[in-house]
Amino acid sequence: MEVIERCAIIGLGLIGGSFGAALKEHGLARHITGIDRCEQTLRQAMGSGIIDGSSTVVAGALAGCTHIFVATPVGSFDVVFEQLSQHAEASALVVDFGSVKGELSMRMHRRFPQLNYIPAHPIAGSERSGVGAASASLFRNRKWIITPLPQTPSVQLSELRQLLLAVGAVPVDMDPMEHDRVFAAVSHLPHMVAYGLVGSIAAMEDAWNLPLSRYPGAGFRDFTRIASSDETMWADIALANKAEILESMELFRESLEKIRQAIACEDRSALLESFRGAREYRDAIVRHMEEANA
Ligand SMILES: NC(=O)c1ccc[n+]([C@@H]2O[C@H](COP(=O)([O-])OP(=O)(O)OC[C@H]3O[C@@H](n4cnc5c(N)ncnc54)[C@H](O)[C@@H]3O)[C@@H](O)[C@H]2O)c1
Ligand SMILES: O=C(O)C(=O)C[C@]1(C(=O)O)C=C[C@@H](O)C=C1
Repeated sequence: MEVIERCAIIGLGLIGGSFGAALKEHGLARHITGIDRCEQTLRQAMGSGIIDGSSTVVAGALAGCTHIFVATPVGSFDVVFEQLSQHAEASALVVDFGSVKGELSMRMHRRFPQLNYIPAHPIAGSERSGVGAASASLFRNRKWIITPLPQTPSVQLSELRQLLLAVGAVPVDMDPMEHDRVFAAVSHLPHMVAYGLVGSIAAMEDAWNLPLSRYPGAGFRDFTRIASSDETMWADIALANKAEILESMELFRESLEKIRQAIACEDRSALLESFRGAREYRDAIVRHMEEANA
């Protein structure tokens, strides 16, 4: 993999900061310009050696950048891509790391066809946000989905795959619409359910006038970890992948209703069947994840 002489990362939070740190750790980029609207974030990223230069605005910050990585919340893409269309060099490769692709990435392409744009999505992260949570090893052994657009030159695609492999990730190609359906189910729905569950417990605490928050154990903590995730990022995802998330929520509602009915009817065998099916499915998924990480 040829070293990138000069690149820019827009959005120096958990994902942008981790990517910058990974580029540095593996010696993949000589000069990284960090662009973020938050000055404190840029100071922190400079202090940690993640970036070599910084700017709070895109204008004037992209000279000589052959690669531009966009790691801001998906709700900012229209504004950020508009700025890129005005200030990126014509040959620069633009890659976004947003959690939604599908219609969103097609809209970016339709609106800004002059950009050499490849949509991508790292399947790595955490409930923490901000550059303080960044880690050079975040992407190690993690899938990194690429959803090429029909006109994406194959030479640029293979260059991106090489780069992702070099930061330790596992690049996987996927159709953009399929991406949004898959991640609505396995990532976006769990976040909506975790937020909804915690919200409902807070409401029960009020309604029942009982100190519920004093008693949770590890089960609550494991299940709700992701309800501590950044609300801007998740509100943006919910709206950008609205149709797929609504459909997955409807199927979830039906599944929960089946369990509710079995409890109401004291149908023990229906409960056992539901719980066994879920346990076996989850165990197989976790086994598969552990094998992939071994
Ligand atoms: N957190 C995860 O688990 C995860 C995983 C995979 C992909 N993603 C995607 O990566 C992107 C970033 O997520 P994150 O967790 O790093 O978020 P974050 O909140 O940690 O960081 C976002 C950064 O973008 C900056 N920013 C916001 N709007 C901006 C704008 N218009 N111009 C310049 N800077 C701006 C913020 O100041 C912040 O520093 C999102 O699109 C998200 O969907 C997140
Ligand atoms: O580990 C977490 O906390 C995450 O939420 C990471 C997670 C996920 O759902 O797995 C969240 C959103 C991303 O787009 C990719 C990864």
